[in-house]
Formats: sequence, C-alpha cells, structure tokens
Amino acid sequence: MSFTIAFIGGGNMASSIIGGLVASGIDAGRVWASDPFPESLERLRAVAPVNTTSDNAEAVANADVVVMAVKPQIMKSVAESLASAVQAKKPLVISIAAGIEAETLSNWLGGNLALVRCMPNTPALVRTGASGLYANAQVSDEQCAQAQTILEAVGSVSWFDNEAALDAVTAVSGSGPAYFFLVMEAMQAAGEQLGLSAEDAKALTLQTALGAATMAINSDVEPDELRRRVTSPKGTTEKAIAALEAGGLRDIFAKAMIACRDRSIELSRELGD
Ligand SMILES: NC(=O)C1=CN([C@@H]2O[C@H](COP(=O)(O)OP(=O)(O)OC[C@H]3O[C@@H](n4cnc5c(N)ncnc54)[C@H](O)[C@@H]3O)[C@@H](O)[C@H]2O)C=CC1
Ligand SMILES: O=C(O)[C@@H]1CCC=N1
Repeated sequence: MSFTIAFIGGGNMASSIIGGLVASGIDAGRVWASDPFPESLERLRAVAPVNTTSDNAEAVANADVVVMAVKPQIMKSVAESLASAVQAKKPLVISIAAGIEAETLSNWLGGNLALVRCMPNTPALVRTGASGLYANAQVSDEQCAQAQTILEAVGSVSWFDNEAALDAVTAVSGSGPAYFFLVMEAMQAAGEQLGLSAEDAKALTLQTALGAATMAINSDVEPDELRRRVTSPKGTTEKAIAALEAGGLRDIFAKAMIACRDRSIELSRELGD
C-alpha cells in the first residue's frame, strides 16, 4: 500500500479492519487512528502498532485516505468539526457508518469530495470480511482502486452503482455476523441441554459452523443441495429441519432482515439534513 490511511474513531469496526490490514502485511506505520478515549487507542495498539492520536484533524493531515468510523449518531458533529482539515487535504473519504448517505456526509465535510460509502463487517479482523461499496461521482479510478485495496485486504468486495443497495447489504452482511453468532449461542445451549459439557457443545458447534461455511464457499452446488446431502430420508436431520421449518425459520429471517434494512433507511432519514 503506497498511501496512508487514517481511521476517525477507533472502536470495534475500525479495529477489525486495522487488525485485518496489518495481518495482510500492510505497514502499520502507514495507518493512523484517532479517538478521544485513551482506552480505545490502547486497545487498538494492542491489535497493531499503528500511529494514534486524540486529535482527528492531526490524523486527517497525515492521510491520503480517511475512514470515518464513528457511530452514525455523532457523525454529523465529528464531520463538521473536521471539514476544514478535510477540505485542506481533499483525501478520499470512506464512510463505514450505517445509514448515512454519501451526499449527506460529503456536505457535512464541506462538500465536493470523493467519497466511498462502505458497509463492512467485523470478520474483517480475520480477513474473511464482506464489504459492499458505493462510490460517488467524484471518486477517480485510482481512488476506487485504493478503496478496493483496503477492503480486499480484509475480505471480499462487492461494488454497487445504486447507493440504496447498501441498506440491503447492511441487512445481509453488515449485521449478518450477529445472526450467525446467535445461532451458535442457541446450538451451544441446546447441546448443553442434551447433556454435553459447555466446552464440548461449543467446540462442536463452532467447528460445524466453520465446516459448513467452508463447504458452501468451496462447493459448486447450492446450500439447499448441501443440506439435502446431510438429510438422510427417515433419518435424524429430517426431524431437526422439520422442527426449524415448522417454527418459521425462513419467515423469521425475512422479517429480521427487513427490519434491519428498514432501520438503515430510517437512520438516513433521522440523521440526514
Ligand atoms: N460493529 C459492526 O459490526 C459494524 C459497524 N459499522 C459502522 O461502524 C461505525 C462504528 O461502529 P463500531 O465500531 O461498532 O462502534 P464503536 O462504538 O465500537 O466505535 C466508535 C468509536 O468512535 C469513538 N469516538 C467517539 N467520539 C469520537 C470523536 N469525536 N472522534 C473520533 N472518535 C470518536 C469511540 O470512542 C469509539 O471507539 C458505525 O458508524 C457503524 O454503523 C459498520 C459495519 C459493521
Ligand atoms: O448494528 C449496527 O448498527 C452496525 C451496522 C452494521 C452492523 N453493526
């Protein structure tokens, strides 16, 4: 990576991306992170020896690419206070905030900026993230390549021409890790109810999740066919799947993900000008 990148906000998502970037071989000296809380910066330095500061403008002054990684609810005040530093430097801005539209953020930062709106996810930390990206009209080919380099170092990258698609990306992959973690929690608890130790139930659940995802990613056939191959007629899996279908699993997922997508849209309305 021949450019310098600054993260404004050094919380969970920033530290996942930073951890993945440094694990991919990117020089930590080219990464800056800014956060007002010393404990956040300490946690980040434990992940990777990046440059840290509590002064957002200092981080911007050092950067070719600025990643806005604060909570959506404080994005406006953070962006407005950074507008003069950003306008002086004109970096590529990448926003990872849920529900903040590219034009809204660009205006808060003083306007006329190259801005990529990105929805990453926390598995970036272990370089198996999934990011959806949208570029505004000011983003050059070289800047697209910079955004691609950063997010590709920590997982897969999908570009969208239509910014509204990022609300759906949020429902699928941005929030998605939480759904799988919940399934893991539920399977571990049920395994314990069946008499396994917590340790065995956890180890078997997590290895099964890893195995199933690895098979689905590497397979030429669709997940429904992989599921059928586990499900012997009149066997054990059939009973489990029937219980999950009778409980409305598909409908529950559809409802959950619609609620997630709608919250992303609602955030844009609530927080936009
Ligand atoms: N956590 C996740 O799985 C994902 C989060 N996101 C987005 O990433 C953004 C950050 O989310 P998280 O990392 O989960 O939140 P977080 O709360 O862990 O991190 C936010 C960080 O911003 C810092 N901060 C607060 N005021 C600040 C200021 N004035 N200047 C600079 N930093 C400041 C906080 O100290 C904190 O460390 C959000 O906009 C969220 O929508 C996007 C995809 C996934
Ligand atoms: O829950 C949230 O709002 C953030 C955005 C996607 C994942 N976490």
